Amino acid sequence: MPPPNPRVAKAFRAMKGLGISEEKVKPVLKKLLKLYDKNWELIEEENYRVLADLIFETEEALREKKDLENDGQMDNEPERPLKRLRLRYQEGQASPSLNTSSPSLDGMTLKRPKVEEHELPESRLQHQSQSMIESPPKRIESQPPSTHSEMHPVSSKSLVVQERSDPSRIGDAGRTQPAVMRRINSNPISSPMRLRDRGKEPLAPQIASREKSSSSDKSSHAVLFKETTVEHGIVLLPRQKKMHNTPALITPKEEPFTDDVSQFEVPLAVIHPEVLHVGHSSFENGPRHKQHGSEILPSNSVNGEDKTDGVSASSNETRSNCELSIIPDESSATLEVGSSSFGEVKISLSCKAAAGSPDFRMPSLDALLKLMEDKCLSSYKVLDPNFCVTKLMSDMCACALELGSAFTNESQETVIETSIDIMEKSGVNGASDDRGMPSYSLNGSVDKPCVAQKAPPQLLRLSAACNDVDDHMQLCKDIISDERLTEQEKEQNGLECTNSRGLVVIQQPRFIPDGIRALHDVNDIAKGQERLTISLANEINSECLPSFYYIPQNVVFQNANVNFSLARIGGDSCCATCFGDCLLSSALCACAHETGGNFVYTLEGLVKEEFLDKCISMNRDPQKHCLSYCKECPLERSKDDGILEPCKGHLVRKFIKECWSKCGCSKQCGNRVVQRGINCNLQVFMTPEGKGWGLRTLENLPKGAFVCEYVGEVLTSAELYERILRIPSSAERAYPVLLDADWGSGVLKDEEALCLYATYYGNVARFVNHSGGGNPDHHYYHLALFTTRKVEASEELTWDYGIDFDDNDHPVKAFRCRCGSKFCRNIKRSSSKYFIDLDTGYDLAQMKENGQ
Ligand SMILES: C[S@@+](CC[C@H](N)C(=O)[O-])C[C@H]1O[C@@H](n2cnc3c(N)ncnc32)[C@H](O)[C@@H]1O
Repeated sequence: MPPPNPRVAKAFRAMKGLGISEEKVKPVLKKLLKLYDKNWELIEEENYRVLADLIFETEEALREKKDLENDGQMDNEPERPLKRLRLRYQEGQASPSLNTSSPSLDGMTLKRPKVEEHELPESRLQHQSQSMIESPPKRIESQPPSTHSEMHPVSSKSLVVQERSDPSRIGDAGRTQPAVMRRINSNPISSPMRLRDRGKEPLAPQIASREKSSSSDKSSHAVLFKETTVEHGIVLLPRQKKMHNTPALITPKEEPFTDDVSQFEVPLAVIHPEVLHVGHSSFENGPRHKQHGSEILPSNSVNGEDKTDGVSASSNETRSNCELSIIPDESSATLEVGSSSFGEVKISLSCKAAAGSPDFRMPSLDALLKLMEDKCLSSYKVLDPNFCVTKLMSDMCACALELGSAFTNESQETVIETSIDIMEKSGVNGASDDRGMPSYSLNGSVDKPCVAQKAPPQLLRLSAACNDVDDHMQLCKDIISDERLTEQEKEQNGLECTNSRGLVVIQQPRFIPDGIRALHDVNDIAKGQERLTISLANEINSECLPSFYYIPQNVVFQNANVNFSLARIGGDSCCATCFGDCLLSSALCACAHETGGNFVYTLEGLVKEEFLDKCISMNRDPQKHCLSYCKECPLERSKDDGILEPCKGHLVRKFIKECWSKCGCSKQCGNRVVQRGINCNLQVFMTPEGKGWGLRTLENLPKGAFVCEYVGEVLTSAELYERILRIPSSAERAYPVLLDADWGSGVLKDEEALCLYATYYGNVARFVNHSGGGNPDHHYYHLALFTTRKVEASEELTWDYGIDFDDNDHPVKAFRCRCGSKFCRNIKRSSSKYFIDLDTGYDLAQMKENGQ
């Protein structure tokens, strides 16, 4: 027997959810297929609404016919040319989309005009189309979608979820589900205010003079920049590339991570711990629901009332059926959630605002989704760049299912489905994470129980910052084809929603913004995301690790313009002909040209001494080396105080270009070090000197050994300023590092002036304490820390933040340096205003020498 057509099976399943047997579905489906020339899309639209309608109508027609026969009064209704309906749809004049007054799939409100047996009840369908025109969903403004960089004030409508009380509406399959009363506060986070809006004195990241920032410390550790154009393991390129013929080389880093690293679990969305605190998030006060390591974002309460508890909330409403409605304040729309005894959940949205508008035409589903996504992405700072409406609906289904399951305590396997055909298969009790929504915070590890809880997090939307869809598609393709992904992961990547802009949603953890809950496993604070475990030790006091999300690779925050395009990188920028291990090859590949015709790494994977010494020297005495000056420094511009001070200069960095995915060489190629990730045993420990947590090595490290990449959120400097103003406490342990390698090149746009911020999202590098002391087109690259001398096991690893301890202009946070170095620049000061030097803080990683 041939396997059943999956579309047929799906249709059967959908109808089964309504209590309609296959037997009844079959003939009607056949008719519809014939009518629609096997155009399944028309049938599948709105979760098979046409099919359901027809079945009901056919049934009713049969019943009526029977009645009439019994009465001997057969009507002579004219035949209805149903093909007209299809043609109308095809012409795009109207489509049988959902609307308030039109029936739901549950069939409860289906109208059943008379039809002759064997007739397709076109009148019904016509009515349906007509009713959509007469009583259409709220018309969506036809304004062009805003760009992601725009910040819009956000709507403050509260959506109230109410249940309807007519159990009969659920149709044959109707069954009482837990009644739930919820309110969804749709207040998103307000757009961050620009400094000029605040009327406050702007704060500027401190810029240490080069003399000041140079360390006189004779420590033998240094940092090198790993300039790459990689994001999430993918090579990123700036808009114009001049990679191959400049001394400051961008290193397009290949999917830069080790075979063991689950790189695609990097979050794309970031929860920020403050916004909820100030009450801007749409998730404010929202309880979270967690199941099997997966967390579901539930709808929220309003006015402090938590009505997400299915049982208690429902009792307030004493509703007995399984439909919920979300009614915005202005009563312009309703959202209905219906479920069946089979666990199917259907969500339908009806808008009334356009009712009566003579011009209204139902938009296509694609257009609708796209506009919605654009609106959300441009209005709310709470969404990830791959946000898509279908997923949102799927999440809603998951919530409904979860609440329902909690109520019924049934652990049946359940299918939930939205009216736009999102299928979500639940695990035990409903929602599960088996579709690639792992819990970021737990990850199966034993969490440290005493993690300090900070203010509740703010949800920030990150932007993929790609220039066009093609780029992103290319990126996604690359991700999916990555051979390090398991089949399941690939499937997940592929299965994750593609939003209407064609952007593939990459597997990502789901964050719950009701408090930082990044609990840390004392045995591995990286929770398996690095090749080696990174343990935690506190032999000094009972302080807990600050809450943050461990991420092994950078994430990009909304406006940061991290352009990437694999497609744009031509053969001249990568060595497609190289093979095996480039270090062993007699012919130098293009990547080596980037570093002056030599590879930077030794066969042992260490940075060559010569290169290292140059870096150390540059960092110690930048004035002697090359500084570049912006015509208009983004840092000054960020101050937004109307006074544009001259640029204080930026160090022209030395870069390493590693081989990457466009290279023909092996992943084991010796010119791939940083991309393999942490390779030495590190430990986060409580420092005895009162510096808080620090990072130490648990093994001896030779000079030039790669320690770790500095990972955090990629922010624009403007965003960084805003955060500092918005969240003063964030400066307490601020971790901003400026990616200013090319800032000296003319006038950089705001979105191109980037920095790394590891306070909320970061890796081990965020614990590296301070001690002692390109290419103009590239404004995004990776930052890597290497040892500048031999380091003994148990030694703390430090770097020079480049703090200008003399600069008291920064009311950000003061700390008294306890590095203990006799060369400490802060040695005579009991307290200096402190801010990690954005200008130089990242170019010098001086690992502290013992005893200094
Ligand atoms: C990048 S974080 C380093 C990790 C930090 N120690 C922690 O516990 O999270 C920077 C913060 O560490 C502390 N810190 C770093 N280096 C220090 C030093 N040499 N002396 C005193 N405090 C230091 C300061 O509070 C600073 O704001």
